[in-house]
Amino acid sequence: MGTVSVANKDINVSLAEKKPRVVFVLGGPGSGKGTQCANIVEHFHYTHLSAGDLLRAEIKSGSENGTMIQNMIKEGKIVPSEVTIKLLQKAMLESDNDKFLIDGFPRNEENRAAFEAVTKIEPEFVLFFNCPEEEMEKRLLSRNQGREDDNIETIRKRFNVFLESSLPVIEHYKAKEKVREIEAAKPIGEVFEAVKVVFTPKAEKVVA
Ligand SMILES: Nc1ncnc2c1ncn2[C@@H]1O[C@H](COP(=O)(O)OP(=O)(O)O)[C@@H](O)[C@H]1O
Ligand SMILES: Nc1ccn([C@@H]2O[C@H](COP(=O)(O)OP(=O)(O)O)[C@@H](O)[C@H]2O)c(=O)n1
Ligand SMILES: [Mg+2]
Repeated sequence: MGTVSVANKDINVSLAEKKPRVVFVLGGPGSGKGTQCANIVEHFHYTHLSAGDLLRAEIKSGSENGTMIQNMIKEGKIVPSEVTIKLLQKAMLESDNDKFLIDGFPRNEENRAAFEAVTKIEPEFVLFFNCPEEEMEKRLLSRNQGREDDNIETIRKRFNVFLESSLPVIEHYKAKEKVREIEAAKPIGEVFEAVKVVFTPKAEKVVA
């Protein structure tokens, strides 16, 4: 159960039985997805799955896909869905939790359509951190996590990929009224106040 060796079909059967509740967390590079996910985990007991973190762990593990993933990340390109979806499925199956924040996925239409087709999971909603490029650039250049893609050349490529490939995914979910948009160019605490409103059940919001 939940091991890497089980066939794909079995992974999907087990995942369907688990009926995970999923929130997609989207926004440009440096918009604060990871930072706010950490706050959400603490307050609302979700499990945080960052697609980028899972891909970076895959490189470190010495997997056969490692070199390909590393090259794609350095160029700011989006890794083929098959690879990322397998990592997300495995992480959801191995977790005891049934509530997940999927951060940085789906990043293009291929990601979105493949995840839907393979897992049959529809997100409860999509949390979208809207932030001006100028602010995101400033944050990424001072992130200091030693990431190979936090240099100005790759950052520009990531911004282009975001505009061309990721914004259409957000538009897709807007048309389904699933997007909860947050103004992200504010201090971390203020952004989290807006996030809390989204995650607090409606009945609790009317407490005087
Ligand atoms: N609201 C904010 N104001 C200022 N800096 C922020 C804010 N949110 C995050 N940061 C910082 O900006 C950088 C990018 O944040 P991160 O959460 O990693 O973004 P993302 O996952 O969307 O790329 C980090 O160094 C983080 O500490
Ligand atoms: N769904 C995804 C998510 C990330 N990635 C790759 O991983 C890189 C870093 O993603 P990330 O989510 O950690 O980056 P941030 O938005 O947090 O800065 C992306 O630029 C892509 O190269 C991907 O290929 N597919
Ligand atoms: Mg991140």
